[in-house]
Amino acid sequence: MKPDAGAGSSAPLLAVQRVTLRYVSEGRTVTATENVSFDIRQGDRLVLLGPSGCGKSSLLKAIGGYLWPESGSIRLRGTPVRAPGPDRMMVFQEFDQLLPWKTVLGNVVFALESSGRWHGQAARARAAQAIASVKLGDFGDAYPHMLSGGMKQRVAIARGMAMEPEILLMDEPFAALDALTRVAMQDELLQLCNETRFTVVFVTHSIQEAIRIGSRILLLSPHPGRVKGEVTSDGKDRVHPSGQRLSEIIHESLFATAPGPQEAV
Ligand SMILES: Nc1ncnc2c1ncn2[C@@H]1O[C@H](COP(=O)(O)OP(=O)(O)OP(=O)(O)O)[C@@H](O)[C@H]1O
Repeated sequence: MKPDAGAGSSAPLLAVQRVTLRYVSEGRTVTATENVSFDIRQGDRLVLLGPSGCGKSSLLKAIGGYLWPESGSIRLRGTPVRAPGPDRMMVFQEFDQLLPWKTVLGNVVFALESSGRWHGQAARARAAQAIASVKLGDFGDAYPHMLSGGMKQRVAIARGMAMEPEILLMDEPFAALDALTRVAMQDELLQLCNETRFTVVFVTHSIQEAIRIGSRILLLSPHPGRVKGEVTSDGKDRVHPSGQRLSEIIHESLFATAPGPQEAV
């Protein structure tokens, strides 16, 4: 992560402007998002929150460069996103993101060497450091099938971070974990974010997870996804002066027909 990115400057790291995403297949058109706009700054933990089918994953794929907007634009440091790149690493929900024939260390080294930015001993040292940072320092020689689902997710996060992306894109990365592991992983991610100040876009449909993980929470309407509002979070489901908890404000906004909070509360 480049330390100067966005910090102290007025230009956003990522600018999503009036993005409409559509899928067309066999004569059928599905609108995933409509006119969605938001900015991301260095160090933001932006959560995309909304009901199933509102286009959260599609937005993440578009930021990743895997899906092109039908209209609108996505710019990273002012440059249009047109393809995937090592500046935007994705972590998915699935546990099978790792190469099964490579060790934990080998998986991370492979990604680093494939990027062409690190080789040999430099790649190995960097990979070992990233693996240690997700508390898997003793598992560098283990193969993916020897790890739990949570451990595999940690390797995927370590691999993503080791690549030093501008933004880490996380698509419900903890959804398939049991409740206790999920909370532990959320804590770990937050600790890593505090240590490294990396920028995250995190997709979830859990209000509680959004409040814990996000510094900003973008609220999307049901299908097709439009921005209903945005709230800020300090990690706690705090009570607002209105007497409502943040989770209640979010819930009402997501499911109300009226526009949600446009100002950060
Ligand atoms: N490859 C695809 N082809 C056609 N339609 C798709 C495709 N992927 C997604 N869609 C449709 O686009 C809409 C948004 O899907 P998307 O997966 O982005 O939503 P989501 O908010 O991430 O949902 P969930 O929380 O259930 O994962 C849905 O109506 C979905 O059916």
